[in-house]
Amino acid sequence: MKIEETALPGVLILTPRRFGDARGWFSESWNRRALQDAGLHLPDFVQDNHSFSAAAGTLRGLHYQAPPHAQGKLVRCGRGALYDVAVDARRGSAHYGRWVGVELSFENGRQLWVPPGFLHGFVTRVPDTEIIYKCTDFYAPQADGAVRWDSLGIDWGVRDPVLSEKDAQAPGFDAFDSPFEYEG
Ligand SMILES: Cc1cn([C@H]2C[C@H](O)[C@@H](COP(=O)(O)OP(=O)(O)O[C@H]3O[C@@H](C)C(=O)[C@@H](O)[C@H]3O)O2)c(=O)[nH]c1=O
Repeated sequence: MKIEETALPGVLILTPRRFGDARGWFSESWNRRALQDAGLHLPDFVQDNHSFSAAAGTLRGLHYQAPPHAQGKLVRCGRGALYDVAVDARRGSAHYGRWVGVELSFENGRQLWVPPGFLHGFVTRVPDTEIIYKCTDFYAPQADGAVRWDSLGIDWGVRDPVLSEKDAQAPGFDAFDSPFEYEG
């Protein structure tokens, strides 16, 4: 398991080992003990999500769940390729409003740890892309929120993405009343 820091403290890239042979490869996509042995103690996960996007340039985000239902997410790409983005939305954080983006693909096997208090979104790079992510809290539709994808200057690499109605109508980051506080 390779663990790398990103430009945004708290957001991490995890790359599990792949054991290749004549059939293909095998990988432990999640192993709590291996992460603990590496000094990384993530919160418990209670829900796994899996979504499929048919078209390249499908953008889902930027999403969050407000406390007490805030979610940390461990994200990976099951098929295809995507650009995954985390935004620090914790009031009082030295990095408030800053974002980091990482290419996740079936090929590179990378995973992105997006802690609670961060907005999350992604855009698909190729057709027929699957994303799979573990969440530290359950879906709570009443706490669900979105920030407009193009309000933070993120370079998504796409001009006119495929969006849900909810995401197309989301408020910009300037109008976003963040429910998250930096807790150190
Ligand atoms: C997120 C979610 C959605 N749903 C339902 C609600 C709705 O009818 C349908 C589609 O929901 P959405 O349009 O919100 O799906 P989507 O736009 O894929 O939302 C997801 O985007 C990424 C970026 C995230 O980080 C996730 O937390 C989540 O917000 O699925 C659940 O039943 N459970 C869930 O956990």
